[in-house]
Amino acid sequence: MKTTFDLKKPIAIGSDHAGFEMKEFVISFIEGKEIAFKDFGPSSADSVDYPDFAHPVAKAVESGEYAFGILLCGSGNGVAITANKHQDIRAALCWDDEIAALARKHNNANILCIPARFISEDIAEEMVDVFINTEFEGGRHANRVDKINA
Ligand SMILES: O=C(CO)[C@H](O)[C@H](O)[C@H](O)COP(=O)(O)O
Repeated sequence: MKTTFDLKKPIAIGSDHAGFEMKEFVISFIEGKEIAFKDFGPSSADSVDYPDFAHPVAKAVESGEYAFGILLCGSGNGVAITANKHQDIRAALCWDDEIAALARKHNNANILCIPARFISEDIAEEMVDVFINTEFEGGRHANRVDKINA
């Protein structure tokens, strides 16, 4: 099992309308770090259905062509529930940097789900940074992660 993200691959990012503005903010943060990404949409804040964006991001991450994923909706739950339907996806709903770090250290999460209507841009930026830079600890946590798909 990989313990770090391969940032030679792009990040897959998507949202619904409720997450659109924060998606644009997160993209500008990622661009500033010169990390490659693909925006799976939407391209405006018009009302959409989050599964139409969460499934493509989850499939992209599952394919191995992307380093990891970031999904945003109002509460973060819609995109997390959708992404976790995919076999090799561990999508973690996070609301602060400590939860984001634990999602990596203990759960080897490969999609960060952001509740755009409930957190500030500063927290979103911090969580993305922590998610990128925190390694999976393996050990006892690897046994548990292995059992998720058993
Ligand atoms: O799926 C969600 C709730 O679990 C997301 O937060 C959506 O963004 C939210 O439901 C969208 O709500 P809206 O009233 O259609 O803007």
